[in-house]
Amino acid sequence: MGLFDRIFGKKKGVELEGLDKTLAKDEDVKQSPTEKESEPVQKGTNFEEKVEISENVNSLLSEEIIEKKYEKTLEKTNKSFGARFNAFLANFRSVDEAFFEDLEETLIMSDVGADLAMKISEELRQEARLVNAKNTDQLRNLIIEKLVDTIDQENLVKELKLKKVGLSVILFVGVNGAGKTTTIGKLSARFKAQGKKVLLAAGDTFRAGATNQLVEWAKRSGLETVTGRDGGDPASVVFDAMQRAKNEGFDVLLIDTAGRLQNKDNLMAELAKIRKIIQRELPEAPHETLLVLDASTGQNAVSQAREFSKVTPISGIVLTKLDGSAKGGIVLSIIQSLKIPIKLVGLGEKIDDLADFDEEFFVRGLFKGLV
Ligand SMILES: Nc1nc2c(ncn2[C@@H]2O[C@H](COP(=O)(O)OP(=O)(O)OP(=O)(O)O)[C@@H](O)[C@H]2O)c(=O)[nH]1
Repeated sequence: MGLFDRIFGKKKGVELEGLDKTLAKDEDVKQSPTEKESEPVQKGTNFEEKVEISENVNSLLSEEIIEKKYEKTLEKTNKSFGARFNAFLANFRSVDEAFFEDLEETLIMSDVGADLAMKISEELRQEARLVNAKNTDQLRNLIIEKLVDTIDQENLVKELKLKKVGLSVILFVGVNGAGKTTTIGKLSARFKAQGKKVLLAAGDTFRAGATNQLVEWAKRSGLETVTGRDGGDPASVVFDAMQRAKNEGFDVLLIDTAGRLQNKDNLMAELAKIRKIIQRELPEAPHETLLVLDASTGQNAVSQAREFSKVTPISGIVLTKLDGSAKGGIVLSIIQSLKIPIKLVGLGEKIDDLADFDEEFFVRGLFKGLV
């Protein structure tokens, strides 16, 4: 069963419960768990069977607030995609070649990527022939169903693979400014709230100020950071951090790195050295290598992912800055073209603005008013 059917049931084209839920007031969305006195809600997943993982708290926030955050975050994408899609459909009465060409263009403009746009319009061309579709209304829902189904990550492990007992190591990679440090700050706060003993490593010794920024985030959650000097060898910071994490019984070590993609050879050598040190200290680590991508860069994020995959193995993607961007369509492109799961999404700059990637919330936010 495709994602569309799993979310909306078999009744295609019917206005579905929950889609027109009014957004909570901004203040509600912004309230912290302590203000709301709400407990983090645990999602009903069966991932324990798939991966070795400790109990998962989706976020510092309740599920209801996260759903609202998704909706708010995707407002811009929803508006621009909806307007473009409706304008496209209004342009055509009959289903002809121009219809399919325009569909492809509309999808490309919506950041879903050229390959996927071509694939969808080609499949639709064939299906339209099969059902002998004459007017565009007959195809409207089929297009949306196809788009929704591409967001399916069912065959990918999208939960973080953390050990139930013993040290888990998470390595963060990504270009400068993508949001690595911020994501580490947010995720470490979540782990702390789960009762884990968390250590950070400031492996970005390249950018002056990067270490301080990480230390500041750590302080906010009462956590410690292993640091080196600016311009020093990041591998030695990682070695110190691994030693300390092992000797002092930490549960999770999160390692920040520099993101010099423009100097690929250096980056490759640096990341290889960091991995070697991590593995020498703990052979099965890193348990996750998360690539942080800035959603607002659109298709550029996909190229970055391709480049980074050549430099180091990637186990998951963190897609930041979905809020405020109209380029949410990039999610479809990432899932389809990279086959790397999106594990986390950044929904703002605050400490609790990080959530597990939830396909259903994403779909409901992106296609609000269109299904
Ligand atoms: N709106 C929004 N801003 C974000 C998000 N994640 C990060 N940012 C902002 O993006 C900017 C860059 O984030 P950093 O965490 O410093 O990025 P970085 O990848 O660590 O960059 P370097 O340290 O230069 O390698 C900061 O101003 C963050 O506040 C997000 O999900 N939403």
